[in-house]
Parts: sequence; C-alpha cells; structure tokens
Amino acid sequence: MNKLKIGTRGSKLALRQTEIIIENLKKLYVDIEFEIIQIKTTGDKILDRSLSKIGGKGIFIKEIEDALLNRDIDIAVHSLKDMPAEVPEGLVIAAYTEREDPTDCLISKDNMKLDQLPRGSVIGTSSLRRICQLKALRPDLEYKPLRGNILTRIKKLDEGEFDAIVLASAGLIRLGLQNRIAQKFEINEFIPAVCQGIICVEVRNDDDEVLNIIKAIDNKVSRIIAECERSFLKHLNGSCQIPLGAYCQINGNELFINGILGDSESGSLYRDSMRGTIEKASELGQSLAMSVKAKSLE
Ligand SMILES: NCc1[nH]cc(CCC(=O)O)c1CC(=O)O
Repeated sequence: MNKLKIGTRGSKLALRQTEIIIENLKKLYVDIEFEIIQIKTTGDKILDRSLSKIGGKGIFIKEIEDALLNRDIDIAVHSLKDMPAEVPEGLVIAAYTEREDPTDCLISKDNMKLDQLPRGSVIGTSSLRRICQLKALRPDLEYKPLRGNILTRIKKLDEGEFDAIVLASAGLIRLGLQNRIAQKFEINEFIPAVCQGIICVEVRNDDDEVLNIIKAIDNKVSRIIAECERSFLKHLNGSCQIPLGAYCQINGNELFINGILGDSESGSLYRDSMRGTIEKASELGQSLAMSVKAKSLE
C-alpha cells in the first residue's frame, strides 16, 4: 500500500477530522501517501430543513459509504455520532479515536450563560435532544431551527439571528474556536449525543491490507464506549427523529452509562443509568434502552 484514498465530507470540521486521522497514521506509517476525496452528502445538500424532518438515517454518511463500496475510496472518516447504529453489509468500523471533550456548549451574545439569558431569548438548534434538555432548564426561552456547518451557525449567531446557539464542544475545539464557548454543560445533567466527540474510520470488511493498517490506530477505550452507547442507540431504533442521548464512562474494568429518552410532544425526559463491567458493554447499553423505553410508556 503506497497510497490511501480517504473519503470525507467537505466541511471544515470534516477536513480537520480527516487531518487528525492522517496525523495518527503518519506516526506509524512513514511511507504511505494520502489523497483526500471530498464527497457531498444529502445532509450537506438539504440545508433548509431540520434533520428530524428530512428523516432517514445516515444522511451525512450514505454517499461516502457508497464510494467505499464502489472502491472509489479506501477508507472513510466520519463523526461517529452521525453514524446509524447498523453498519451496512460489507463495511466495518476499523478504528475509533480517543474521545475529544464530549460536552455540549452554549455560544451566545455577550458570552451569557444559559441562566443569564433574558426571558424570551431566541436559541438556535435543530436537535430534538438539545431542545428537550434545554426546555427542561429554560422553558421560557424560544427555540428556533438552525442548520448548516459550524462556521455557518456561528455566523448566524453573530449576525443577530439568535441570542445563543448550542454546539458540540468537540467541533469547536478541533477548529480552534474554544474561545467562543460561553458555557459547557455539566455532562451528566445535559447528556450528549451517542458517541459525540469520537471520530471513526470505516473500511471494507474484505480489505485485509487496509484493515491491518487502520486497526493500528484504534483506541480500545473508545471502542468499548461505542459498543455500549451504540447498543443503546440501536435498541431505541435511534435516529435524528427521536430525542435521545447517552454518556458512558470507563474506569479500569468498570463501566457506567447514563441515558435519556425524550418525548418531543410533551417535552418529558426519561432517564436511567447502568453500571457493570466492560465485558458487558453492549448488554448494558441494551438494558438502559429497555429501561428508558419502559419509563416512557408508563
Ligand atoms: N451533527 C453534526 C455534527 N457531527 C459531529 C459534530 C461535532 C463533533 C463530534 O461530535 O465529534 C457535529 C456538530 C455539532 O453537533 O455541533
């Protein structure tokens, strides 16, 4: 292998994340060349509707997976939180990165924190998970949809369309924009998206040569976190249409996962947590899914 073709979206964050993967690979393989191939996905093309309204799973992923299956690229780099729970036949996640800061954060006019925003302030976010959790803290604010890549969203805030917006801290940190963060939400009080902050590398599962190269940069802790949180996602049949979030922490052999399921109509939030050993990662994610589901049906 002398050249690796890497498929990615063309947003600044996607390209920075691809650079991170290349940096990790370059530490181990000095002779491999990298070619970056930018691919537009449905999520990049449709910008006037919420993800919850576009519907479907993997709208930032599908076209890149097709390129992988067609052998137009050798590997694909994705934000793991954008990946559906089921990976298509013929593909496999060969590596996860160390998790970047998993919190959600507030970016606001005059750097106001959530509890300093005047009643009626306009918050920009299209995420049902974020809206449910924000409404529980500030039912007196107004919530308006906001789509587009991170720089577009910050621009809309700066132009006065919103008083505050909520983003993943990881994306801002990766783009060197952490100085814009007014407040990071307390992680177990404001549960992140499943696998927020983790980047993954997807490969064809019959491509042994590439698989061997990529497996070398796999982070084993992130792999266990992904197994647990994505099992929670899978058993709730998760997509952008359902407000849900999970946060798994590993301490040695011990695993702790906190999860929420919301009801967009009523705004109710159902939460629970599970504790166990890392060998039971996927069972714990499943039990947690069953528990919050049962609470939501009570
Ligand atoms: N849905 C878009 C998306 N996918 C991953 C991230 C952030 C980076 C990450 O979670 O690793 C973002 C932007 C955001 O939610 O602010």
